[in-house]
Amino acid sequence: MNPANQGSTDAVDSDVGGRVRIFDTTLRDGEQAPGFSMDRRAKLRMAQALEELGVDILEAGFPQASPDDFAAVAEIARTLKTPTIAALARCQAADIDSAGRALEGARHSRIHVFLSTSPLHREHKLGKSKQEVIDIAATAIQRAKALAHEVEFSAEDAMRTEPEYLAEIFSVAVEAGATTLNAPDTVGYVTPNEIFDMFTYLRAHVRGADKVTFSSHCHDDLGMAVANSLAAVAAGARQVECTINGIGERAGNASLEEIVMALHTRRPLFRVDTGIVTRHLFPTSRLLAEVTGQKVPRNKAIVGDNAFAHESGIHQHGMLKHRGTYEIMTPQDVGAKTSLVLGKHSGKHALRQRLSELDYQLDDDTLAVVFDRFKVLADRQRSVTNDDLVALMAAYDDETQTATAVQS
Ligand SMILES: CC(=O)SCCNC(=O)CCNC(=O)[C@H](O)C(C)(C)COP(=O)(O)OP(=O)(O)OC[C@H]1O[C@@H](n2cnc3c(N)ncnc32)[C@H](O)[C@@H]1OP(=O)(O)O
Ligand SMILES: CC(C)C(=O)C(=O)O
Repeated sequence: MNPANQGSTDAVDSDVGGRVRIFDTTLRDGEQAPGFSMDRRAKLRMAQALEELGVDILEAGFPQASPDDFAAVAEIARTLKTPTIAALARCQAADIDSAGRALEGARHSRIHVFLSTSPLHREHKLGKSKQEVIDIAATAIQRAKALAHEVEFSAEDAMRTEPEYLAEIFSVAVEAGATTLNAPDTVGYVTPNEIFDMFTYLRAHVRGADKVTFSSHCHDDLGMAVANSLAAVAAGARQVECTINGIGERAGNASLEEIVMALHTRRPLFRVDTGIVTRHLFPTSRLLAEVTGQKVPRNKAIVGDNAFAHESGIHQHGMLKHRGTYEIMTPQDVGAKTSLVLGKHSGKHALRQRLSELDYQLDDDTLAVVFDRFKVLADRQRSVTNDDLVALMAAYDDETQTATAVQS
């Protein structure tokens, strides 16, 4: 059943359920984006935070890319205890051997080999026939199997690949020893309906499908990476590849925090769990911003400064009565805080509440006068702080006392 046709509280599919594994690729695909490179020390700090966050698989890097990336993967592999540590490799012996060496110290290791399967990539990038691509993948998977606890195979540009051919190469990958089959939307091209159909097709046609985990890896070129990942889950994918703050090639990867909180907040719809400790989402997002020097946009879902901030009077009034009026999850769930920001869109209810927190109890007439002055101030500046309010009240008190003194 296609999720696009669902009522909001219906279950997605009768055979869904269980646990979705979160494969974090912040330190590999995430850092491939211009401006997001991380050195070995930054990667280790992030890896430790991702372990606390509870990711199941942590892709630490691409060891063949550079000596520092090799060292980062090796150090993360030696240091971390809980997640499976993955390293990326092309279907080339040198890449696979280098990934195997970097992962030697890991408690649980995974070599992630990838090869393009779409007609465009086969012809223009690799210059290989369909059968040659299948043979190269099988040889690479067999080599990787001897060097790590498990092997994942990714069919690069899977979503623009002929479904029958994709099912065939995945079937050969299973025979060669891959236990995770990743069908990436490498260029962020598909829609939720299409990816749902592709995963449904693959689960029905790959030989040995019941023995392996299907994985999604979506890019955000058309802004659909999270929606597409969720559609893949609805179609039975049980691993989702994603990154903190949605960083990654071009417009980015699917955002980890958005996928996790969508599955969590809409659990009756998806009926799956993750192992993510959600209250670590906000601090992990901020750590990434710190180590990369790239700020999180204010309006970013889940972790942006505005994700739980309310400035509009009508919303603030609702929030003061019942937070569910304008928040679908609690900020505490993700390790953030609600803030009622005072600005030109705020109303008397929020102003009275803030003044009372600052120990000013005003009758309605006084509040009306102070409110008019507050609006004039708010028109001049973006937001009105507690210090601004204290100054405004002091000026108001001075004026009223002077007026009283003059009268007497
Ligand atoms: C969809 C993705 O995100 S894939 C991951 C992309 N990430 C990166 O590329 C980051 C790290 N990359 C690097 O540091 C470098 O590209 C390296 C070290 C891996 C390779 O560098 P170079 O050897 O100079 O090759 P270069 O990057 O210029 O070209 C890619 C080569 O890999 C080949 N190739 C590409 N993908 C694959 C693959 N999955 N399996 C085997 N070969 C591949 C290309 O055909 C090309 O081969 P050629 O040199 O024989 O023409
Ligand atoms: C290597 C693969 C998984 C990838 O990053 C992509 O296809 O986007």
